[in-house]
Amino acid sequence: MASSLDTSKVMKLERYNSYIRRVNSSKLIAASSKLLFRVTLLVALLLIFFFTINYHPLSSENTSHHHIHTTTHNLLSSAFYGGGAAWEKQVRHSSTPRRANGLSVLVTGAAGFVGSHCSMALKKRGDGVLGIDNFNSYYDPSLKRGRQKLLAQHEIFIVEGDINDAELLSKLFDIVPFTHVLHLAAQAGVRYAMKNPQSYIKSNIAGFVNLLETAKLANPQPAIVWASSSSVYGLNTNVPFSENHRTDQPASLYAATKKAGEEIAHTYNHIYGLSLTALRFFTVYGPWGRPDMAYFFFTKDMTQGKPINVYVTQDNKEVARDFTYIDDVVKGCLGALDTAEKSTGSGGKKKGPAQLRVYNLGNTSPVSVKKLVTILESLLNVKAKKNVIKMPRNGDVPFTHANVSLAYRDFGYKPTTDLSSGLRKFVKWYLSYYGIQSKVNKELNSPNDHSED
Ligand SMILES: O=C(O)[C@H]1O[C@H](OP(=O)(O)OP(=O)(O)OC[C@H]2O[C@@H](n3ccc(=O)[nH]c3=O)[C@H](O)[C@@H]2O)[C@H](O)[C@@H](O)[C@H]1O
Repeated sequence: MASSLDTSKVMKLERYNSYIRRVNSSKLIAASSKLLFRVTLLVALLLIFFFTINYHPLSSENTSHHHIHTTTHNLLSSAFYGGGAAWEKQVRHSSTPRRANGLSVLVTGAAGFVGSHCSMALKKRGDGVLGIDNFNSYYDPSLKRGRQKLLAQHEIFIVEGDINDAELLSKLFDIVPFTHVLHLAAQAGVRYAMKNPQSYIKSNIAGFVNLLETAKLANPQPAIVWASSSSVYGLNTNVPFSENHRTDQPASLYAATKKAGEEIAHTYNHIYGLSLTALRFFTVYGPWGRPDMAYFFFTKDMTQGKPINVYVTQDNKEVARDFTYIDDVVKGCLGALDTAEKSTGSGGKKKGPAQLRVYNLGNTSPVSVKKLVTILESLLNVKAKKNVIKMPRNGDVPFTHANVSLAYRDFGYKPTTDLSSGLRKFVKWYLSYYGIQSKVNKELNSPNDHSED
């Protein structure tokens, strides 16, 4: 009896245990399917989010959108980037020449100062122009957006992207057989190099190499004209600066990266047969200029009644620059493009020697910073609050002065704008662009001034 009672107890206990196990396992299944559902939902939402923000805008004017775009683009592979039939159509349309034997030019840094002016000039004469720009915030990106808007009115499309993005660059070369590249994208500014040295390495060295790597593989290989700088002359005291003078004493990291660019250009020319022309720009100024440059922020500070620092050398001598007006520099860039010979390589292999050139694009008549301020005082009709201080040891050189006979000989480069006339055009643009009503000198609107800027 006792044993049959035990047996029934054991059976009951087993049934109960099995019931508990069933309940537990169905609870477990329910819990895990909930978890699985939530994870799937989260992944789907993340994918939708990344896809949406990485979809290339066709005509983006929206800066905040762009900010997210560039940030996430760095995190993700370029597979998401650009693309789409409408986007490709714009790329093709913008880069197709409208005249016989017109050039098809990829302009890097097209939303920049020199880039936007050159893009317009090329387009106006019937060449195809495609821009690329990362719209970084080194200076007010809304000015870059303003230039982009102007270019869009002339049917020039700017691809938003970085020259370090190899996949994007090769995609552009797959779509368009560019005849030329005008490479102006760079980290500019002499003094900022002490604050953010890495940005110079990233843009001026890594970015340039990335562009050359793409160009060497392209078929046809384009001819490349690119922006070097007067700063490569560094501490050279031999004046005026000629292309054969020494350039091995850079005074700033900016100068060193531009000099490195010239050496890198030599290598790619030598190994791959790329046609390469470096243009050493001398303190370029004018309408739509760069707000980080002295003439620009002096104008801003003077109109706001703020003091400005005017540098002198350590031995109290005046600091001077060969200030060069933008229209003259644009003519130089177009002259260099027009006389650039074809690259000789294909598919990454050199087929013969190719052109390698370096030119100064300056104004040939240096003006002191003190004089620059006097001209601005007269144009703005205000007295500057000047702090005359010794030039900080931050990469500046005491003077620059270009000899441009080589550029004149090879493509007729002849600067025609003196600093007063050029600054008049700049100030006129500045006051109108920023909507400043001022007690400005009537002379600004002199009848001789037919500037379109
Ligand atoms: O030719 C170049 O290769 C370079 O030109 C430009 O550099 P720079 O010639 O140094 O121009 P910019 O800064 O306008 O200073 C002008 C003058 O004002 C003096 N200066 C400057 C600041 C200040 O507060 N006070 C002052 O006196 C200063 O000492 C200098 O004498 C480009 O920025 C650079 O990207 C590069 O392209």
